[in-house]
Amino acid sequence: MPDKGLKLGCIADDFTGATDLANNLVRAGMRVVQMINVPDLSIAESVDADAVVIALKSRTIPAAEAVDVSLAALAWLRAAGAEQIYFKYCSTFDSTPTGNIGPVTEALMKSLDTDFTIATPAFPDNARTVFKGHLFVGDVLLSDSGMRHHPLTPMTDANLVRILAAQATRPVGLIDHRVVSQGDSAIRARVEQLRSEGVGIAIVDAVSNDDLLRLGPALAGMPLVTAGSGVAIGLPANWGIVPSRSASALPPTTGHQAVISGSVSEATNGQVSDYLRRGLPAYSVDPLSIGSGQDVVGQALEFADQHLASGPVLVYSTDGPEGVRSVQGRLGAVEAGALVEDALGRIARGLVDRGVRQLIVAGGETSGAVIQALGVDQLRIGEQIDPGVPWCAAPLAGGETLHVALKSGNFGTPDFFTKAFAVLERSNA
Ligand SMILES: Nc1ncnc2c1ncn2[C@@H]1O[C@H](COP(=O)(O)OP(=O)(O)OP(=O)(O)O)[C@@H](O)[C@H]1O
Ligand SMILES: O=C(O)[C@@H](O)C(=O)CO
Repeated sequence: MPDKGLKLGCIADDFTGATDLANNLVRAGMRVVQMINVPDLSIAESVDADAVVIALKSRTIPAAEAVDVSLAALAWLRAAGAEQIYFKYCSTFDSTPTGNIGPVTEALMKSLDTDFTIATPAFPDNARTVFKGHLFVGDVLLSDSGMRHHPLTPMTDANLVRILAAQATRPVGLIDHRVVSQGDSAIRARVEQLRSEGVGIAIVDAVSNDDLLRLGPALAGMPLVTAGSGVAIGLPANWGIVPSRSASALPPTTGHQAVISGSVSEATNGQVSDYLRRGLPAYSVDPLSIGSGQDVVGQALEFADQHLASGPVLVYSTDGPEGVRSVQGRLGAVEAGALVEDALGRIARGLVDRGVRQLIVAGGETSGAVIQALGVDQLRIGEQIDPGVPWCAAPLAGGETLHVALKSGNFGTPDFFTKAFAVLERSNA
């Protein structure tokens, strides 16, 4: 029987990524608490969970700021007694040549006084696989995927060793599939070899969940693990924890349904199109109208007022690469992102004030903005809708519950927005 103390302390660089990681840990049987931003130190000792995931919004901020906030999260997790630290980034390794994955990893290593860690965004359940150090998204290299058009972190190279080496000061090596396929002791031996050669961070190949389950035991006792959410499936067993369905039960649902989409990813574009094809009510947020000072928030809420009583309402700024490029050319990429995030955050607040209690948010940065605008500080993880996206429960003032699903841009099937509400309804039954 595993003891009650905190085992895994996780730092996630965005909010959808945090729920993705928490989802995999819950499905592997861990009792997980997800915190939004670094909580007050005074509650660190009273936390009762196997894992805590601290959700940051540090993926695209300047590297020095990402390091500071990640170190603050680390300090909290150590005060809470975490035995192992997990730094979670995107399964598409979203970052720029100046960071933030490398600088944050090295700052955590220094603070934990460790000279070695691994790095792998592999998440086979969502078709992210790593082979010979190269990241594939579905059947294509990362650099040929929609990620090459990402508005903030365009990924134009698929060689993870090269990408990480550009961001880190320590040498970066590779634990390739031949080693991983031999299991625990071969992986440990390769770690020792790389270490003796002065390598500080090793990219790890993984093309299947079996690879990740073989990797898990080799990571027992490693002070710091850095990865997408996939590696999480192999860690709980290191503490004798086994899968259990009761870990994901949520309170019954109430209230109206809405979807807010600020994601501009390929998958989200498909999901918005699917929703529109069904003829369901949708309000399109135009970034240029926000930029010119129009009351877009008020107009979106007026539209919602007319439709909420009869079913879900979608509010979206989602657009294809050309539309996004054109907006960015007029407003600036960072400025456009900030304007849209602020508007969608205020719309979310207005929707909840109007009785929305089941809310889907699409996009990592967008989810960060919405969750912060709603003042949510903790999430409980419920049933999985699609790999990487669970329903969550957030306590609202007055004892009510908001059911919220934070969908990463590239996750989910085309019918995600309608399917998600059906999953929630089923879980009520
Ligand atoms: N029409 C638009 N034009 C320009 N920028 C937009 C538009 N719509 C949304 N944005 C901005 O683009 C960014 C999208 O990032 P977000 O992380 O929310 O989604 P994503 O990148 O598609 O998904 P993820 O990061 O989860 O993979 C946000 O800053 C958002 O405000
Ligand atoms: O790993 C992923 O792809 C997601 O959890 C994510 O981080 C999206 O922002």
